[in-house]
Amino acid sequence: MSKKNDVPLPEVNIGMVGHVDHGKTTLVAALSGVWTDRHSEELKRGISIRLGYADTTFRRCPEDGEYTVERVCPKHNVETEILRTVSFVDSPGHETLMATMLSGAALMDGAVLVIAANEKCPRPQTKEHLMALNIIGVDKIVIAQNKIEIVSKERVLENYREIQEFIKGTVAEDAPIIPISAQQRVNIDVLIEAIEERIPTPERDLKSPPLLLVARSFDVNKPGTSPEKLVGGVLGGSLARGKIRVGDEIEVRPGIKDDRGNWNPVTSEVTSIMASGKNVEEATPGGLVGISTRLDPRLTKSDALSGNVLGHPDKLPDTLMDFTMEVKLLEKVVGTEEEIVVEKIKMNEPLMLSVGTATTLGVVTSARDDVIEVKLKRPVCAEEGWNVAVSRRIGSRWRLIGAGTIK
Ligand SMILES: Nc1nc2c(ncn2[C@@H]2O[C@H](COP(=O)(O)OP(=O)(O)OP(=O)(O)O)[C@@H](O)[C@H]2O)c(=O)[nH]1
Repeated sequence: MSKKNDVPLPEVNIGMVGHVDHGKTTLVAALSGVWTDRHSEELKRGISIRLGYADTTFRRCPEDGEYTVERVCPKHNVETEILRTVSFVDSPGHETLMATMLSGAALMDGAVLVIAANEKCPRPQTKEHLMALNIIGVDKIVIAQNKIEIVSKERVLENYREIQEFIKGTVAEDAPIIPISAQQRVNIDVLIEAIEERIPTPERDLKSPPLLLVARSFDVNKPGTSPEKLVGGVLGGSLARGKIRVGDEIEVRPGIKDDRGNWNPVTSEVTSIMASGKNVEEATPGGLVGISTRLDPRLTKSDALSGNVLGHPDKLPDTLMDFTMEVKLLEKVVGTEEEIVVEKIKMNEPLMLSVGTATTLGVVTSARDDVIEVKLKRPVCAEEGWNVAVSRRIGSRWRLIGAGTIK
């Protein structure tokens, strides 16, 4: 695995999506050497719960042009050439964790849809994750057909045809399907090649004021640290545009709720920036960064500020307590085994809305055809034109039912 000190910083965020247990985390580990989600609760339940992040540098052997993540080609014993560094956003595949997946999707420039060959395709979250990518506007997709070493060749081919059938007419229609074994590291070179071809680094807007979508927030102090030694709150996320520098004054919106129920932005200063395990002076779009601030760490602990946006004071989008959106409903609910028809959105109906990395509950205050007004329980900071993933409570779960655009 490549060492981190002399490789470029990540320039693109690649999502790892798909049904639970199909091998997303194992594939991120095969590509980066990092197990993204092995903290106690996840180990106990055996599934990913939070978003995981890991970086890796794609390289090529100068002798045979083979793609690799190794610094030295094991076959030719020569130093490999650096192509680019990418950040993986590893999403949880369990059906109860769609809100987390959607918040991760807001950061993705492209995605690898992992589909296990030993199960019939499509499984419910294979469909729901692909639909989510479509709604959020992620259309650069590579399919990894995983676990091929535990099934017969016939089954690999049959499953391959199931995948081809499934992606017809979807946003992944032209996506390459790469048979792999994440666990045995089979065909990883071909997968990297497909990612390199399929998921280019997008053009970045570096001139506009910065807008960082906050996906995690932390109190990094050990319990019992004395007040004078406390380190300020840390916010993790990815820049959608612009640059953030150490020393910048920043604002975080919507911020926090006061005793009277009003939401107030919080302001602070950037004290340091971590990207790819390194301290940097400046963060740019592409890759996940950790922004250390002078904020009271109690405000940032346990992801309390995830779903906020961070930028320069007075240069962020408005905080919205309600908004109007144009909604396109799906025909059927895709995230369940049994696909039921999606009924029209009704007045007073509660909806779960995913906007950027934020998840909020909205109550419908007006429903005219495809134009829906919602009043939010918790405000979001967003702009006209942003995509909204709309979910409805069906049985005991929130299910994706449509795509909205803020008007
Ligand atoms: N045989 C085989 N098992 C695999 C392969 N890839 C992953 N697995 C196994 O499949 C199980 C699930 O793998 P994970 O990587 O945790 O799956 P995941 O998609 O990240 O799961 P969630 O994040 O919880 O949705 C683990 O027991 C892995 O060891 C593979 O290529 N072959």
